[in-house]
Amino acid sequence: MSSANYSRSHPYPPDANALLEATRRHAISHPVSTLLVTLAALAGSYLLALIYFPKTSAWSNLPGPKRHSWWLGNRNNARIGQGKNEGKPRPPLMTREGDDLLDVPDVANAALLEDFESDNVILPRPLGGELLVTRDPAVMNHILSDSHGYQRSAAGTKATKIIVGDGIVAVFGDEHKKQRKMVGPAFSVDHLRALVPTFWDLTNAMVDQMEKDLDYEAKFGKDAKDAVKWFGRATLDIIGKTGFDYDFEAVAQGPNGMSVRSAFHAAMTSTMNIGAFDAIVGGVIFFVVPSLHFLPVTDNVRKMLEMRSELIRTSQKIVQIKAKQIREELAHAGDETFSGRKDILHLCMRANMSPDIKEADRLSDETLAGQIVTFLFAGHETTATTLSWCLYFLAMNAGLQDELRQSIHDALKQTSTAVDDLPSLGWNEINSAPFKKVENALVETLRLRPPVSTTFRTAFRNDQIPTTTPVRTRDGRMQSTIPIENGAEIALSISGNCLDAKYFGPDTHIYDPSRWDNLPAAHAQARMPPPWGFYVFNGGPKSCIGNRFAMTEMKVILIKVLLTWRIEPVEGIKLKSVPAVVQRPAVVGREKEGSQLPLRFVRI
Ligand code: HEM
Repeated sequence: MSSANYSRSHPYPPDANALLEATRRHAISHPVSTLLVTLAALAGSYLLALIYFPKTSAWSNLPGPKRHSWWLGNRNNARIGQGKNEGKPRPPLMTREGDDLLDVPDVANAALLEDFESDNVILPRPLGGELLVTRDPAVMNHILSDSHGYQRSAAGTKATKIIVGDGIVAVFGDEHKKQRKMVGPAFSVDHLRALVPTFWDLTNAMVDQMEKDLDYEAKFGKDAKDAVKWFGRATLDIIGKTGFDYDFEAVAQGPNGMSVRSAFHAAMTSTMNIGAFDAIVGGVIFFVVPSLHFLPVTDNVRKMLEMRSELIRTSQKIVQIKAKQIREELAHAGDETFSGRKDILHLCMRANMSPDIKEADRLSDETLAGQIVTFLFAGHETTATTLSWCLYFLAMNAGLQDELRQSIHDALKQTSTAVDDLPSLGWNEINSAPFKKVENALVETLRLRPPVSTTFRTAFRNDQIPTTTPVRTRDGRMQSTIPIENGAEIALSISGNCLDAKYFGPDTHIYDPSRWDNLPAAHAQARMPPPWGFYVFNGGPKSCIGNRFAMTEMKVILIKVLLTWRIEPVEGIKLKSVPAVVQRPAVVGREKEGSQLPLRFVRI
């Protein structure tokens, strides 16, 4: 076609009416492609508007790093300074044990807060989002005390249900209040007191079995044992027995316990080694189209699915056994339906069946079964990893270990207890002043290795949150509240708070249990969650219901272990802390083997 012909049939500038007419004809003859093109054009325009004309944020004047891109936000890297240290490599934050604390999960946030010399910082997030990162006790208390106004995001709730079950930990607001009312009485001191003999029995069983375990010696030399493996087995047996009157027999390597432990171990190893492709496949299977379970999945995602099925299978088995027990007791025991059983599930069921409970407040069988998965997860992995880290710190600090062991001998004298009669130590003695050093060793471990190092919340209302001290804005003014818009995302940095020298004294990166006897005055003034005064168990109505259970159980195990063995490090290996639901120890270079913490247990 000649250029003259072309310009006759396609006049320039184009005739607007002719163009409209041509578009209309095309739309009628190709409705689907027209619809798709229109939607793409609208989405593109919306995206461009978001990128080039962003909504002014209520947080724009608060301190925080620059946005590098609308797509990616800011890469918060603990090793590169921001704020006052912008662009400079941060020097390693070496602990006395020779680890760089900057490798520990959530310490990037602690470093960010330090760099901006502020307890509240706004972090640009991908796709134009923003995150308030806080370690400020006033802000954290405000958020944690309001379980209606601040909840987990929809995606966070889904992830929680998948991993730790559809129990109390997954719900907020009125539903949470209802469930906490049922579960709460089982965690009263009176009931917990009755569980201590079981803690001792199962700890003694663990020590007997551990003594015979020589598996690790080939790999790590004489007396080497894996703390994670043995504490994981013992705490699973303890939560099984005290939680549901169920014998996992994980310490004795019975089939029930071993299948749960190996499902946990495989799934957590996968979580520790998760790659981008696993994340996409897992995201689709778990969050987008769960019914696609039959499709081929990656190895890591398959192990997560297997763990979930194993936990559901186990909780259903436990509920069936419990329901049978209760039916038999009702048939044979008249009014006394519980035959003196004191496990947590029994007490929840009893509270649930009480005539004082309104029908609308009663929990369904499904909700009760959901609590089992929650207790299995929350109640054993947290304590097992804390005990493992605690022994690691004590192995690396032989002087502190000797002092602690001596303090236990002194406490036994003060409570008139013989070394070979430890089980006579009950709740009152274990939680009394003579054993304060044991408690200090554990809370100091939790401060440096909190199993949950960040808690995320989303605002479900507009708010103004008062800060502990005024925040210096970008334009140099002082502001004493933080504005919150409905939908705002907030990260409560537990590690950031635990590493704050204002509240925990100097050298917060150093393991020093004695700091707990000598905290700065600001610690008490900040009113952090009682009784220990840190956020490791969170705070407010959704704080960890098992905190006193956990501390007493861990004290029992630590006392017994320290009186049985001297703990020494395995030379030539390096440990790191990896996030996989909770912070887990792993051996550098052996991450594919999963969480483990080899130590030498030398018989005293
Ligand atoms: C070192 C030990 C432990 C630590 C550090 C710990 C920490 C926590 C944290 C941070 C939460 C709040 C989670 C959130 O809302 O995002 C929580 C909740 C919870 N924990 Fe623990 N936990 C420990 C041991 C235990 C034990 C031994 C049990 C049970 C026997 C337990 C049962 C629970 C339950 C049921 C909740 C949900 C409470 C609610 O939502 O009302 N935890 N825990």
